[in-house]
Amino acid sequence: MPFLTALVAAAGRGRRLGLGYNKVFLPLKGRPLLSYSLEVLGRSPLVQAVIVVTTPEDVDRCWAIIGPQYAKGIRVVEGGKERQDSVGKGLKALPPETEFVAIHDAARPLLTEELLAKVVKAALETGAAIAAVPVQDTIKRCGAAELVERTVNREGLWAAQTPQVFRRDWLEEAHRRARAEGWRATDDASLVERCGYPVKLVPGDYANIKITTPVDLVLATALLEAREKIKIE
Ligand SMILES: Nc1ccn([C@@H]2O[C@H](COP(=O)(O)OP(=O)(O)OP(=O)(O)O)[C@@H](O)[C@H]2O)c(=O)n1
Ligand SMILES: C[C@](O)(CO)[C@H](O)COP(=O)(O)O
Repeated sequence: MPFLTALVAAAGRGRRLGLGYNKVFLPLKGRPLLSYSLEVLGRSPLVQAVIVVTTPEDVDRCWAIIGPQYAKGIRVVEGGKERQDSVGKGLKALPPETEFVAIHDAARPLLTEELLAKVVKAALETGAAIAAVPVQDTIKRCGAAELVERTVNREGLWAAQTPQVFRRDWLEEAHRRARAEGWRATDDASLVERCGYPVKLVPGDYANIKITTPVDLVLATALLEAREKIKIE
C-alpha cells in the first residue's frame, strides 16, 4: 500500500451557514464537524498521515479536537483565502514519503471508511479518483431576470464530492500550474483534469453531504441517527 496522506480542508468561514465563524467547529449531535472526518481518517488503515488545513486563529482549536492520542501522524497548517489556496498550502506540508493524497472537506462529516476505500482503490488504478453522485434533478441554466435560459441535459452529469484522491506528483503539478497560470477551481479534480490527467468518477453516497446551509445540519443529524439505528439493529 503506497504512503497516503489525507489532507482535511477546514479553513473556511461558513458564510452560507450564517455563522460568522469556521463551521468545522459547529456541533453535530454534540461533536464538532471536524471530529467526524478525523475519526474516519484516523481509523482507516489506508491513511498513513493527516494534515488539517485551517485558519490561523483556529489552529489551537483544531489541536484541541485532535487530542493527544490521535492514531497517526498529524499536522495542522494554516490555509488561505479560498479552498484552492488552502489545499495548496496543505500540499507544502506533506510528509516526504507521501505518494498519494486524499483531500477531504471537513464540511462533509458523513465520510465512511467504505467510501474512502473505494476512492483510494480507484485512484491507485487510475492515478486520480473522486467520489461523485449522478445528478438526480433536472438542471436549468439561469438566464437574465432569472428566466430559464435552457435545460441542461443531465445525462452523464455527476455532482462531485470529496474524498478526492490523487497521485502526489499529478496534484502538485496541477496546483503549481494553477498558481502560474491563474487557474481557479472549486475542486482539485478540475485542476488535475486541466493538466490532461484521467480522473475516475467513483459512485459516492448521497448521504455524503457538505454542510453548507442550515438545512444541511438537519439532514446530517437525521442521517447520523438513521446510521446509528442501523448499526444497533
Ligand atoms: N479558504 C477556504 C475555504 C474553504 N475551505 C474548506 O473547504 C471545504 C468546502 O468549503 P465550503 O463548504 O465553501 O466552506 P466555507 O468556505 O466555510 O463555506 P462558505 O463558502 O459558506 O463560507 C470546507 O470544509 C472548508 O472548511 C478551506 O479549507 N479553505
Ligand atoms: C470540493 C467540493 O466539495 C466538491 O463538490 C466543492 O466544490 C466545494 O465547494 P465549496 O464552495 O468550497 O464548498
